Amino acid sequence: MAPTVTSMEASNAHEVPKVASIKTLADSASLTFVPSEYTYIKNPNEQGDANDPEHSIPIIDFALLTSGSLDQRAKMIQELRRACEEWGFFQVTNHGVPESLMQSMIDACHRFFDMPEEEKKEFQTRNLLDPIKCGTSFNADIEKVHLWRDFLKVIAHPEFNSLYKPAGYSEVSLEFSKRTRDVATEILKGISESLGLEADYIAMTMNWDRGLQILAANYYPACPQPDKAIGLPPHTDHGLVTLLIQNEMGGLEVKHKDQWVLVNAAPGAFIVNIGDQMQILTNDKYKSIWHRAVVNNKATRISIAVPHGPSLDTPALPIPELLEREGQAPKYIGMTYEKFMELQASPAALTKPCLHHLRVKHN
Ligand SMILES: O=C(O)CCC(=O)C(=O)O
Ligand SMILES: [Fe+2]
Repeated sequence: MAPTVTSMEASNAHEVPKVASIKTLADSASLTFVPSEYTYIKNPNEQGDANDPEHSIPIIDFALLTSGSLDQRAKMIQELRRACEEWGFFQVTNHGVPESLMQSMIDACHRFFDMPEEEKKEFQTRNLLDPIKCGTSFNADIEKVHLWRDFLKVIAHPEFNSLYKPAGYSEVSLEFSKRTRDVATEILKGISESLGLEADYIAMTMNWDRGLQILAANYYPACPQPDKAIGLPPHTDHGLVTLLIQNEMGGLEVKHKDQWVLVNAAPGAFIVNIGDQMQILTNDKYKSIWHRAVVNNKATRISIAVPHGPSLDTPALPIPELLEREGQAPKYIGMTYEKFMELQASPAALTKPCLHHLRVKHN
């Protein structure tokens, strides 16, 4: 499919958020402290040790999963099950996506964030599912504390969208989104099998062929007081699986056994996590794990999270075969993925995690 390169110059119907980008704020030479609107104090009593092997996310060897012997695949499926049950996070190595492509994607996003604010304005919008959307923080209109990040979100599937600037973004994002989606498709098959289902079960029930894929780039500039700000506060991802890459600066932390553990991924690996739709499908067997992004005072960190979900009109429901096998009642009611995403972006999500709104209430 030929890329649709969109300019939103023509539509000025959307209002532009009032909060300045974090890049503008961080670039102001005089900034030596975190302004009060950005002050976020983390709980200091929950730090895990990323160098402790107990606290290192599992590794899934993609080559063994997809082209190894039957024995090797069976072993990797077991590893995948353990990773999904115990961590909800894992890293995928040997996936065949060239490291140079990942680096080019990060560079292209960096060039986007480096463009003058005037040039980025045309991509600012408040509408959740606009195909291209850039901005700052999370929901600057309703949140109490602003985040130390800017973002660029581009929907790459079921329709590929792209930007006509910066130069090269469109081509590299087309290749990156395709290759990443291929890896996600294989991971989904592996997860299906790890649940004792046919490999294509989840893809079929979730209408994966029309499924949503978003290229969500995060820009976290160096922060003068990293302990007083947050890049992204604790949250879970809305989709089925998210694949993430980052530049050389770490900062992703996952909640594991009540501790925040810094993710140390192998260079070139994808960091993968389970999202809310998967937690619903598996009736809580595979949980979408809380994670956050912390900031540093040394250099800009860029991450590209690529959530993959069902098609927007598909409601996820606990899988009947699993319920029967485990003798369980469904814990969730159905809601289309689109409605779920709207809920996640609404004030309701500030008071209660999104999944709680879908929990079946037992009297
Ligand atoms: O920057 C990171 O490492 C985390 C990004 C993330 O969790 C997200 O975009 O949902
Ligand atoms: Fe996330």
